Amino acid sequence: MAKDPRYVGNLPKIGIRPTIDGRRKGVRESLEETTMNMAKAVAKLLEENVFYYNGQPVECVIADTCIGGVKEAAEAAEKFAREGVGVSITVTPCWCYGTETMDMDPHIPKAVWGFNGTERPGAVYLAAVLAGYNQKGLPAFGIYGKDVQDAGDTNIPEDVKEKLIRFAKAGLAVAMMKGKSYLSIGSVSMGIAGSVVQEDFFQNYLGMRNEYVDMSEFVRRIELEIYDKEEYERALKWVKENCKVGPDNNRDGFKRTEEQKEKDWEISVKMALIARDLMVGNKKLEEMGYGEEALGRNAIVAGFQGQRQWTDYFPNGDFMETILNSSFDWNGKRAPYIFATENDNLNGISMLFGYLLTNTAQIFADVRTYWSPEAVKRVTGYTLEGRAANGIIHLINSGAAALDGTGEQTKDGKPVIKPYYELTDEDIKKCLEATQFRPASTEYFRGGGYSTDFLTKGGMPVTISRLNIVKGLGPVLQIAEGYTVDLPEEVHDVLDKRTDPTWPTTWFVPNLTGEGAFKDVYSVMNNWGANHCSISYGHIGADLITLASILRIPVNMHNVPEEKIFRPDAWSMFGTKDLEGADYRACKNFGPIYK
Ligand SMILES: C[C@H](O)[C@@H](O)[C@@H](O)C(=O)CO
Ligand SMILES: [Mn+2]
Repeated sequence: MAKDPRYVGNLPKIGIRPTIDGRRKGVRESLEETTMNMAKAVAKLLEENVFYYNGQPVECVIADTCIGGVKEAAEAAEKFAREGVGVSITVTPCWCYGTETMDMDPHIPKAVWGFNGTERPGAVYLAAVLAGYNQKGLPAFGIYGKDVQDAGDTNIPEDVKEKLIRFAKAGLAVAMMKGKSYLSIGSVSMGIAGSVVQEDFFQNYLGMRNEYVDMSEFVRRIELEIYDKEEYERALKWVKENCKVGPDNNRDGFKRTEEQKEKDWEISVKMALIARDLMVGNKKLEEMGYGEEALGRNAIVAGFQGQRQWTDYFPNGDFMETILNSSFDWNGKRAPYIFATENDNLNGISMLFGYLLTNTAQIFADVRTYWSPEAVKRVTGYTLEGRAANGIIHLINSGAAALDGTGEQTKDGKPVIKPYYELTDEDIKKCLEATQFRPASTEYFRGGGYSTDFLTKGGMPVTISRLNIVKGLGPVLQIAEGYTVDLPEEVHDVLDKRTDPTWPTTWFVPNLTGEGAFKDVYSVMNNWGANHCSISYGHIGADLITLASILRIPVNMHNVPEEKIFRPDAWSMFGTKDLEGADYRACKNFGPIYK
């Protein structure tokens, strides 16, 4: 598989550390094989269940020897550094010496699995070493099975598997974003606070850097033709053949001419190529004499200001944002480029979290309207029913959502969003067929362009999330798991027309718990911290919580069942009854990883 230019260097690996009781002449020797086998079993489990962005199984590196003391701990650390390990998991079936065998690297997310047996107590080591990690301020995840296993049992129990996988995915997400950039194209859109870049957040919490390019760079590259011209011709042809143009909804006198619309397509396609090149570079540009431009900005996520200085004069960025965020384009299927509308970098990071945890495209949306059953009844005469009975939330933005958001991909007959490497030609065809590209509303977008218009299929489990920053508190994450829902066509039409029918709609219903922010649908909307959210396929709230805890970002609202919540052991030292409060206290106490 060709290496994606956005991932400079090797992909981070997972390092496995088998720790052991160092006493020779009997104890250590009797445990060597069992301990190493635990490490191998964990490597196998992860290689079968955790995948990089391109579908490759995660690579695990096992320490060369079991770790009985500090010398072997240092040798393992050296091997891990050489191999590019970004996440560590310590495993043991027995008692070992806590502080002498620990992983001391403060930047590497860490977990310990202590085998729950009683002959040689791995779980006792687990407790001892976690106390050491806590005392030293290096939060680590503790894993030990609910049920006692027999010594020598090589099976990993289901509860342990779930925790190992959840930790590995979140730890890998942390390692994947480290050292990468967020690229702002333009600056702040329409006073949206999320598009103000808070560099300390990126640097201290995510280990990322911030890059900036003025939107005038599009003009320079368009006018001087600094893009791969062969690819451009191919892309434009593909667009003409595959992207259906829908009706122009603009009033007479506000419509763009056919000639302008033709030109809008050309600019829209060029913008997509140029934005991608700005993010990750393009070798073709070097051949054309643009060596500097060929390098890109090492961006794993980007955002485009668009409104208003660009869109008041040039075609909007909707097509560029849609196609970059999708799992395919004129080159066929490929990993999505995470790209935030309105340069809302906080939503961009929410999208990045969802993407790195699932390898699937993310949908950028405004959290636009809560429709109560009463309001729907009043304006349409229809009584909401089924999952929608308690009200619905209209997720919609000005046409920049990933085409995967149509819900037209299927697995076992059900609508899903797949990682790009699982897409079929049929999936791609259906996403395109379900989408119209509508001449942009010129009231908003004076420079025209094309907005993506689709209606997400109902019945998909999804999670919406959003990162917010509060002065004095720092970043906080909010999460709502729920489902997309279908409405009768005529009901959708009435509600959609009240907003802007040229934009993509997702009707969302959160899972209610009857408490707090999840008391009812209204409260979910009412507690949303900003105008945008990222929609991820699947119920990934538990994975987001684990990820947030590694990054020391507290979660201010979620509806994830308590038994799925997995955070570092230290969190319970901040209280065990009020988990939300304990999360805030723990995050504040430890602070960001890269401070
Ligand atoms: C066209 C409008 O300005 C929209 O872009 C606006 O409602 C937003 O999306 C705000 O987030
Ligand atoms: Mn918006």
